Amino acid sequence: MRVLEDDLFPSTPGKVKIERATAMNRQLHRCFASTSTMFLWALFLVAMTASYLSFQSFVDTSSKYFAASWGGLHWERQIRASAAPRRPPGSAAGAGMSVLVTGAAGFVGTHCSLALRKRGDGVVGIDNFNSYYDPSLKKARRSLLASHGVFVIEGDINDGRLLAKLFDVVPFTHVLHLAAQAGVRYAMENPASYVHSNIAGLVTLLEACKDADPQPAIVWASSSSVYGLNDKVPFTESDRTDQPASLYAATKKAGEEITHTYNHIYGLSITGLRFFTVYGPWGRPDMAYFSFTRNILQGKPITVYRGKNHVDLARDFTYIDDIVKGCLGSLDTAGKSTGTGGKKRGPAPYRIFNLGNTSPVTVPSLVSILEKHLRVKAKKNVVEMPGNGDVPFTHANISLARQQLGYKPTTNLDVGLKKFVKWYLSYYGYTRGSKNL
Ligand SMILES: O=C(O)[C@H]1O[C@H](OP(=O)(O)OP(=O)(O)OC[C@H]2O[C@@H](n3ccc(=O)[nH]c3=O)[C@H](O)[C@@H]2O)[C@H](O)[C@@H](O)[C@H]1O
Repeated sequence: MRVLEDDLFPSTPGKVKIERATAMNRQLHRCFASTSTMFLWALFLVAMTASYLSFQSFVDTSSKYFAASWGGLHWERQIRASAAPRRPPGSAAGAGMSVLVTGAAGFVGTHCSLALRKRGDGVVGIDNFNSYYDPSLKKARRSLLASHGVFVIEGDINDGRLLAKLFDVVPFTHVLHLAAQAGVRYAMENPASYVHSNIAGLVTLLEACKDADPQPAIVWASSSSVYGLNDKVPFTESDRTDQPASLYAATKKAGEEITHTYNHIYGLSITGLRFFTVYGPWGRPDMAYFSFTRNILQGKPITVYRGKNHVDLARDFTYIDDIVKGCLGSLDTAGKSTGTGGKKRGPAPYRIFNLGNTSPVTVPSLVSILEKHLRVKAKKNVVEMPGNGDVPFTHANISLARQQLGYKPTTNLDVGLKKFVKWYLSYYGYTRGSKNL
């Protein structure tokens, strides 16, 4: 109480010196006492923080170490076994290739890896299992691949150390580069993911390929979207591709330019494939045919975009098995890369092909075919196409691929969707009337 009074009511003159001195002593004492307490507390907090941080960094390092899905002797053995070609000696098709497939747990990656493995080529997959769409589907694809002896590493193509290690362990003859951020309209929501995978990831991969000895030949997925606002039909490889309508298209177009520089400077053999709206079993849930199927079965409405003046949108939908043939044909005909030690030793092939079906179908027709195979009527909301990067139609001229790769699509949309629906129903275990998809 006294202390409080002292503080609140200053001393009268005459008392001031003694009382001030006493008060000062008290204050100094209090101050010293609280400073030393604070000092001790501060010391304690610093010690706690330091030990927390070092513990945290230990946890981080060790969890990285333990969570790392690559490295070690066992891992290397798995890689070598998966990469080893298994064609019978003296086989007419030659000794077999060792192919690194990026995006191996993706839709096209899984189908191509299986096809390569089935004909006796060695395949190692890499995939980052990101959550752009349900990762459990990607994991199921990985299990399918594992059951056929294809090992898929969980890793990112932006990880240069991992790629260098892979080329250290296996002298891959080919890289089938399918890892990418896909989807035309999602580019407005998450532009950075397109730069990360389709630009930065591509460059990291090309760096690893140009440093590898021997250098592999590279076949990679470009896209029909590079034709952008081109309205000359059908789309031919030599048509202009400098008017992309979406960031996705722009990153794929950039990929074509970037791969060209690596071909020019380092002698990497490059084949870019412009895929046209690929569909089929084990497909991508973000694509229209897949999400329409899910919604139709769940009794939910679907949104059907329509172009200007009520013109229907159309796509040159291409069935996965045809695309696989185009990819394998490209790998088989890819000439060798010519560089060693990161230096070009001569000109190497640089090719671009359309892989389409060359018979566009409108989106309402796609819906009708699905209704027929699902035996359920769709609830359609027809709306004008928003300005989100979509193009009104695509139509591939495939003469070049036919001539140079022997590419010849054989599956029309009706047959292809029938196969897709069969897979969908078996995979998701749909029984009519169930809403549990
Ligand atoms: O060829 C490609 O290079 C690209 O093909 C694919 O893109 P797209 O051709 O746009 O396929 P997709 O989304 O199935 O839409 C199909 C149609 O349905 C319309 N569409 C779509 C969604 C919807 O809700 N409603 C609708 O009408 C839509 O307007 C369109 O007309 C790949 O996703 C892409 O990654 C890339 O590989």
